[in-house]
This record gives sequence, structure tokens and C-alpha cells, in this order.
Amino acid sequence: MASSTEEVNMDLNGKNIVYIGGFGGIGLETCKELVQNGVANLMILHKAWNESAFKELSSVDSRCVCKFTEFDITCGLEKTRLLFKQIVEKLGSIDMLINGAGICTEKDFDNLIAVNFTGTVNATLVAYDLMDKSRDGKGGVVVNISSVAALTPFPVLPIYSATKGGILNFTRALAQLEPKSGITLYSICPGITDTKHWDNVHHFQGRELCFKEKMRGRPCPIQTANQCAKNIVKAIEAHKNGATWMCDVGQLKLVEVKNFWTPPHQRQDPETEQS
Ligand SMILES: NC(=O)c1ccc[n+]([C@@H]2O[C@H](COP(=O)([O-])OP(=O)(O)OC[C@H]3O[C@@H](n4cnc5c(N)ncnc54)[C@H](O)[C@@H]3O)[C@@H](O)[C@H]2O)c1
Ligand SMILES: CCCCCCO
Repeated sequence: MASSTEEVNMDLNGKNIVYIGGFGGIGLETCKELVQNGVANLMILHKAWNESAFKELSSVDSRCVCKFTEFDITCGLEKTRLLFKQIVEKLGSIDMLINGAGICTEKDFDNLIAVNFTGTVNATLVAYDLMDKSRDGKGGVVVNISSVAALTPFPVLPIYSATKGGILNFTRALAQLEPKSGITLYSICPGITDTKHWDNVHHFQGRELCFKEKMRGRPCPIQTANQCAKNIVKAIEAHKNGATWMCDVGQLKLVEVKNFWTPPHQRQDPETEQS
């Protein structure tokens, strides 16, 4: 795995990838793109089996071994750890984890936080322990699907925005350890994408958002899941540690998320006040 100073693209050929939420709207399209790019083993972790999605995926390229395991990302750290141990026993190693599960409604915000934030943190930490070069791992990649709501918080979805903003910061923080861990991490922030994500979405004060209905007829196009997926794979191939990628209206853009505070030990003059 390249160090953080080298700009080396990711070659997906022969890789073992775990995709949590891989039967979702964005997830399934991204998995299809990954299979087309030569991934060797694709393990899809999902809440429920989806026959049609699996058949669609398996028809893309028979050389990729696609597997499914039922998984609820809110199952907790230890059950997640046990499942990943079983996956490594099957695949030999995990080269990449993609955290693609997520919900949007704020009606039950304990569950919203459990899925979008705590679940993603648990899966990342478990994969991190397995990949960490400083603890006999081979290094690896963790891709966390955040949202544009992490870049521009939405007043109608304040808790969703917080979960996605939290994942962005969590990912950027861990990415700084790459020189020691050999683990590359980056965030993907999709814009509004036409999936079931928007079905049955409730405002934090309870009323239904009817978001899709409101978006219909608006001048700005909503991107398709396939447009988003193609750009997610482009971001994966770019392999930029600590990066924040925005996939919106069919475009891929690298976003500079600024730091506004310098830890004392990194300041040129420790006495310098923050300007
Ligand atoms: N669609 C958008 O406009 C949009 C925009 C920005 C970010 N996102 C994010 O992209 C990701 C994919 O969303 P999508 O648009 O494909 O929606 P989607 O609803 O089609 O897919 C989300 C997937 O997450 C899975 N999931 C939900 N709860 C789970 C749980 N407890 N355990 C395991 N899996 C669970 C669902 O089964 C589903 O397949 C999500 O993280 C979402 O927040 C979507
Ligand atoms: C209005 C809410 C749009 C949030 C982007 C999807 O995560």
C-alpha cells in the first residue's frame, strides 16, 4: 500500500472488498462498477437477502466471487468483530471496506445515530484492527459514505447532518495515522441521488418531508445511482488518503475541508496565539 506522500492509483484487480449496504441503491450500482473493474471477491453485508440484486450483480462478471451475509450494522462492536473474523477466515484478508449503509429519517433518531454513526464507527474500527500494519496487518482501505449534508448541514435533517459530519471527521482523523497503520481512509459525500433513501423521510419535528415530490420539476437534476457509483469508483481509484470527495449532479469533485486549529506541538512557535 502506498505511503501518504506517493500519489499511486488503486488497482482494483484481484482485491477482496466488503461492502456494507451493497444491495442499496448506490451500493448495488457501485458493486456492479467494482465487479467490472476486476474485483476478485465481493462480500456484501446487508440487512436482508435480495435475490434480484444478487442476480443482477452476479451477471456482471462471473470471475468475481460475490457472496452475501445478513448483517445489521447496529449489532454492536463484538458481533461485528466476530463477523469480520469469519470473513477473513473465508477470504484470507480484506483489502477494502466500504461503509455504505445509511438511513435518513429523523423519526427515530436513536436508530439514525446507531446506523449512520455508531455502526459505521464499529465497522471501521474492526476493519482497522485487522488491517493495521503496526499489528501484523497488511494495510488496507476504508471508504466511508458520508453526505453533502456533512459539508452543508440541512435544517430539516439536523441529526442526519450530524451523523454524516461525524463520520467525515472520524475518517479524516484516522487517515492521519496512515504512515503507521498503512490504512488509507477517505470520505464520499454524495449529493441528492435518486434512491429509496428518500422514501418515508421525516423531519426532526416529525412531519413527513415528501422530499422526492418536492424535488420533481425542480430545475436541478437529481443524479442517478449509477452516475454516483461511477464517480465513487473514480474516487476509489484515485486512492487519496484523508480526502473528501463530493459526488453530486453526476460530477466528482475533491473538497478541501480546512483545519482551523493547530495543536501546540505542531505550531512553529508554541507561544503563537491562533490568529
Ligand atoms: N440517496 C441520496 O441522496 C444520498 C445522499 C447522500 C448520502 N447518501 C448516503 O449513501 C448511502 C447509500 O444510500 P442510498 O441512497 O443507496 O439509499 P438506500 O436506502 O438505497 O441504501 C441504504 C442501504 O443501507 C442499508 N441499511 C439501512 N439500515 C441498515 C442496518 N441497520 N444494517 C445494515 N444495513 C442497513 C439498507 O438496507 C440500504 O440497502 C447511505 O449512507 C446514505 O446516507 C445518500
Ligand atoms: C435536503 C436533504 C439533502 C441531504 C443530502 C442527502 O444526504
